[in-house]
Amino acid sequence: MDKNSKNDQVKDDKQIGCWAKFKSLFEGRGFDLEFEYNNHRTAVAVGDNNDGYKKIDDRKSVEKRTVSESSENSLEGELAGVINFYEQFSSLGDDTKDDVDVWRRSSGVRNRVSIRPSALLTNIIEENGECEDDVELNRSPPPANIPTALIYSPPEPLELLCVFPERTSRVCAAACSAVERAGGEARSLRCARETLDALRRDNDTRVPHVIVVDARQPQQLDALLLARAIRGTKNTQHVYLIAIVKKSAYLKDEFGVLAYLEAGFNRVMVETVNTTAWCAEVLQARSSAACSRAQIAATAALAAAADRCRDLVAITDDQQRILLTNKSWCRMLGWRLEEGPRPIHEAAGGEALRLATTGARDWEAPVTLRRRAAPDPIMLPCRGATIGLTKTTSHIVFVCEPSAGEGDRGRGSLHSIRRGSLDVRSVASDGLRRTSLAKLQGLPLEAPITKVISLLSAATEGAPPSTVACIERAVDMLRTSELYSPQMRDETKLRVEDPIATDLIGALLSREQVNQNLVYMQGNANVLSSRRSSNDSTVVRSQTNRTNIKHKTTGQLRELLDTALSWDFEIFRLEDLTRGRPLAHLGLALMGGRFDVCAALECDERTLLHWLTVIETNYHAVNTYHNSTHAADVLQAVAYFLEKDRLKNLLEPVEAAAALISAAAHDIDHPGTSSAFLCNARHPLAILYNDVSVLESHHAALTFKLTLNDDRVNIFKNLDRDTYKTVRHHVIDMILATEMTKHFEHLAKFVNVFYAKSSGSKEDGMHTDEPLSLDTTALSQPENVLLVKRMMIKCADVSNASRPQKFAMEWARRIAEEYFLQTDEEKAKDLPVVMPMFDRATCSIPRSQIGFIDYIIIDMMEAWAAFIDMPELVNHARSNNQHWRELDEAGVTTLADVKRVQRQNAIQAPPTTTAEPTTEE
Ligand SMILES: Nc1ncnc2c1ncn2[C@@H]1O[C@@H]2COP(=O)(O)O[C@H]2[C@H]1O
Repeated sequence: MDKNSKNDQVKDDKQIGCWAKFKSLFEGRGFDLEFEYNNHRTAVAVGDNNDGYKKIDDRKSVEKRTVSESSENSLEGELAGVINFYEQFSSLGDDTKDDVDVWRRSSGVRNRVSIRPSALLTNIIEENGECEDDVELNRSPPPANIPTALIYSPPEPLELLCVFPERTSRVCAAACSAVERAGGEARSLRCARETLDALRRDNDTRVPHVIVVDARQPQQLDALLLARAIRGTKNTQHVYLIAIVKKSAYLKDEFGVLAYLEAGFNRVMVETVNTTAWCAEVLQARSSAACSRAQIAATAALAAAADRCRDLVAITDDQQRILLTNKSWCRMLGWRLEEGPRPIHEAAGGEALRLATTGARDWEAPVTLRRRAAPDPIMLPCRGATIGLTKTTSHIVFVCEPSAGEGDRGRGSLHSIRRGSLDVRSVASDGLRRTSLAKLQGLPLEAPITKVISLLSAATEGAPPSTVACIERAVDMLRTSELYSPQMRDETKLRVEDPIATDLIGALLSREQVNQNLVYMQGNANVLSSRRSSNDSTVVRSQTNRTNIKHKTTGQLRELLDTALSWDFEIFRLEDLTRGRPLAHLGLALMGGRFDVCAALECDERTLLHWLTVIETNYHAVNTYHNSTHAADVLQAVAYFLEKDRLKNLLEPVEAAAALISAAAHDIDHPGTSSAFLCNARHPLAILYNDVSVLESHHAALTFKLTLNDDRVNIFKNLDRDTYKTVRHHVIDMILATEMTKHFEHLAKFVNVFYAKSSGSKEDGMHTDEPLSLDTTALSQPENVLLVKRMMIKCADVSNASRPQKFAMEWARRIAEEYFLQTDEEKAKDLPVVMPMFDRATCSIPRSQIGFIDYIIIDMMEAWAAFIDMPELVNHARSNNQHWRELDEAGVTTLADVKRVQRQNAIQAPPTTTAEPTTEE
């Protein structure tokens, strides 16, 4: 073959392929086509009428062109007409850049579809992989409308139903005999009622391929009404409906067919008694019916697949109105399946929508979805595609992936929302990226929360809507990563009613405090507290100042220490008697004596004494509250709790030792200001710990640093590696648990584990007037014992509010003084004020205590008191609360007021004698 003829052959092949493609675009769709080729002022429409295919064009300026003489009065003929037209038009050359406008007209609605002849060829070449550089190729071909493998229509005998009021109609007889000749079966009925009854009865078994309705005698049979009724019957979408009209009526009105088409007929046919014509007609009709039946069945299969997948699926039309949503979508967003078309913007937003509406073919980007039952939208990863038979979009598909844990596939948190959009095709070309994503998905990672969410989601299947709504709310809550972060109840109410309580609770619980404050802070570096220094130099100080105490007690001190395990232990008397060294004395009495920590740690008493001394020395005596008396108080509370049966039987000696060590050291080197203050002041500790758990991290780290630094104080030196690791783990965990920003996290975990089965609890599981029913079976699991230990040190840390009144009052005075000093310092150094209400001139101490007890103490003490059987914890808290209320009403406000009340109360207090600790080297 020479070069030219080879080129011609290629061109012919391309054109044949082009026509095939063109044909396939419209094949079997059953609508009228109209073409307009603007450049050449050629306009041609193809429509079926009684005379076969012809051009319908009344525009004077347009060159007329006959489409097809050979076309038959059928869909095939229509396509033949189309192809014929295209043949003529393609002679213009396939490199023309002019678009051909194809007007798709269906049921009277005209939709414009632009086709460029060269693009048709290009598409075919693109599919064959021959052309890679064309700009057109950047837009992937639209995904196939329905995969051909799904469109399976088994050959089946033709079924015809004739509806003719006239029993002896010759037209009906001709149709029936044509069907029999074609090997099919025909039935005839006389009226609309019989027809509809038959269709309803035969619904799933014998729905005919073709129904022919006699429309010639409207007085006897209203064909239009019947067509509408048939289309309203289940499973009749694919039935090919033919209306038989009189030739005279047909020729009278060229647009008369429209009424029939709109009523649901597929075809209007002039009456004929010619059996051959009927035979051709019914065969074509059967082919069309079988084809649309297969397509509808395939669509139903795809919709069923969408309904059963866990992803949220929505399909819109080209106007972005949602046409179809699957069950997951409805369930999660609170939609009803039967809801009519709604704009997608009502439900979705974000990058995915932007891409969808700017013509992307295939994308992967986050979508925000609005839920009807919840105010906050959710953000999910979304994969989408636009579907269209040509470059024009017909549908947009959104597939949104529920967050981690929703599906069975164990996607886990790794499959989180990707920020920004991701071009799927660029990923496909990026083998590495793809592989690593696949690897991540394959990892056997599944958190318990993932399983919980899966179980809950499964429980919504078939559940009543109210239950589904509850479960979905619960799942939404579980999905948040800050599962236990504090949410202040009635916060607005509190804010309005009591700004002091709001200030205090906010400062204690909020992790945002620092960030908020940082906003206000401008260039205030080097504003460290001169009042109380706090940095690593304390290590040096502790070593140089180390003083070993010879435990020489007076009779009074000995007597006092004998009461060390009572809840009204006179801690301030101990402070006086030991001249500010209560921790070493009490520590030695409790840790060295009653709890025999030395035996548990295999160390001698001297090492323990040295350790206590070093620890105590590293508390700041200058602090009014966070000094070694507070440490001794917390140690005493922990010792008291450890004596309770529940804990005595639960903890190993080494665990009890770890608890006492944690209590003694839990606030070591506390600077007397809060972590928020340190962050705002850019303190080296805040820098070191990245503003996260600054003080608690420092307390734990310094405890080990001081302990391990010197063999003479190293109470762990004889422990084997594993025991040391265990003790270290427990001590660190307990000290970190005293961080108040995690207060509700620890409390909620404890309550959920040990009171999970209590009835009548409110939504948050804690604040309830119903008595809590304790369930301690969970204690068999070590991780739950950890919760107990955390709760123990937490309760001990703030136990001052649950002590008898005189102690509670003194502690309240001390902490208020410390808060005021912090505020003074913040103001002096132009730092953000963490608790502005804690101003010594204006703050009401009683009201701060009422807030503290109401919002921090009561819930926690109730949970803990029931657990260790110590009702006095709650009783004291309530009675202190009441006392503060009375003082508030009596006008007690400032520190001076509180001191005055204390003096009045202390008139009968017995005098104290001082202990004489001696030093030895
Ligand atoms: N009686 C009280 N009134 C107000 N705040 C308190 C009281 N007792 C303890 N706190 C606060 O609770 C916190 C518990 O952890 P800290 O010891 O670090 O610091 C403590 C104080 O900030």
